[in-house]
Amino acid sequence: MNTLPAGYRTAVVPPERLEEFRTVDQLAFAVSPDPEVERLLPFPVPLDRLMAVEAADGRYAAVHGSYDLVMPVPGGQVACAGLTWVSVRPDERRRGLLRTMITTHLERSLERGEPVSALFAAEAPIYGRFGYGSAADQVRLTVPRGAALRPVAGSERLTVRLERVDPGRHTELVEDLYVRAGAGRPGWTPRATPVLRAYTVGDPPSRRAGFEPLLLATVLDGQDVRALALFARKASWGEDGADAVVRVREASALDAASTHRLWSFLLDLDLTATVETPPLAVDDPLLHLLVDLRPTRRRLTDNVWVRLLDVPTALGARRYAGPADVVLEVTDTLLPANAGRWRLVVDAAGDAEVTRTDADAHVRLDVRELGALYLGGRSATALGTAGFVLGEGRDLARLTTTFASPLAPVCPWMF
Ligand SMILES: CC(=O)SCCNC(=O)CCNC(=O)[C@H](O)C(C)(C)COP(=O)(O)OP(=O)(O)OC[C@H]1O[C@@H](n2cnc3c(N)ncnc32)[C@H](O)[C@@H]1OP(=O)(O)O
Repeated sequence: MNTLPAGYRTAVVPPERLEEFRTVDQLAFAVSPDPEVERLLPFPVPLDRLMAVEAADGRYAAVHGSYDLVMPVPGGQVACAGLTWVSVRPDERRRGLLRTMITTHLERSLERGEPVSALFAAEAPIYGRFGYGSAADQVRLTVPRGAALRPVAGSERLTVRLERVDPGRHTELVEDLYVRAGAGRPGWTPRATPVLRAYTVGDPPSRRAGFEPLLLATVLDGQDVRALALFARKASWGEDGADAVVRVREASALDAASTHRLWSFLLDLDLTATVETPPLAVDDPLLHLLVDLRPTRRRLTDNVWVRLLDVPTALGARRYAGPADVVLEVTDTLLPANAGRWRLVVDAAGDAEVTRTDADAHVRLDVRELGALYLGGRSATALGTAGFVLGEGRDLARLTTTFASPLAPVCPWMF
């Protein structure tokens, strides 16, 4: 759908216009150009995945791009276009530029064979209208220093090593542990390129906001790294003494004992008062380890939003919990090929076959709700009580069970 003003057009972005692309983004997000940051952290989006809207006079009025991601889904993984850098110049807002860019993004992603798109929403109300569903929540904790953890066997014999982050030595270690720590968790998407991995450990001084240079804590079983955290402290002295903040950028652990050891270390650093966690899944082990959650501040927000671009391929890319035979009637105003009735047959192993059908629908829902359910972190019954998934209670309950994931989805880094 083209909703552009007269004379505007969609255009690919040649390398020589990257600076102009970045300028639109800086204007939209109120970000200052910073040559030092740009030197340390090169532009992360593949150039052949950038698009712009050119105004009638040829300058860029709006831009977007996408990452080439592989997103873990229950029991599998799926090629995923990670929509990003969506920016419309403030003087070009609300003239339909985003709507056209989304149409372009959906079409190009499908042409590349990506059955799913995902994003982090700068503002929550924007993307539902385009069929993106809020598929996961995240929680950030602010934990008082010294908060007690329930004991976990084997934790005490593990050791902790602390050092400054050295991107040359640590980037791949951090990514490797991140991927292994998230095994079995939907949404836990690998940083697909060296540049994205550089962002994980990147630490430009101008972005530190008073915090010390980034530190790496590794939890070791002998020489074997079992857990790690990237974090920094901001020293501060209040009326009652030292009250530094510990800000944890990333925490990955391979098992319960190393999780316990890692957080025991982070929660008891001298001269600190509070510890801020990175975005955690709503069932993260730290929430179970803390003896008393009440003094911990918890901030729950939406995490990743998912859009099914090719419904049968996307539904066939994941596994399901238990056998099912259910007919879904889907609406999709932007991608009509998804609309209509689909029969989802799940065998005893959890593998699905998805075919067109004329049979009566058990459940009726928009592609937005299907995207919300896709990672296994939402309940069809709950969405039904809110009026967004329609069907008999027993059919919604069956769909809820079939789509459920044992671990709550989350993507702990923002793309
Ligand atoms: C995945 C990411 O990259 S998220 C980053 C998004 N970017 C930003 O937040 C940067 C600052 N903001 C902007 O660049 C722009 O205002 C955008 C991208 C949010 C919106 O672009 P626009 O060109 O103004 O959107 P457009 O005119 O196509 O609007 C499409 C619809 O979305 C609605 N809409 C757009 N922005 C918002 C918003 N922030 N909140 C609620 N609704 C919105 C419009 O009202 C319109 O609604 P309609 O379908 O009922 O008519």
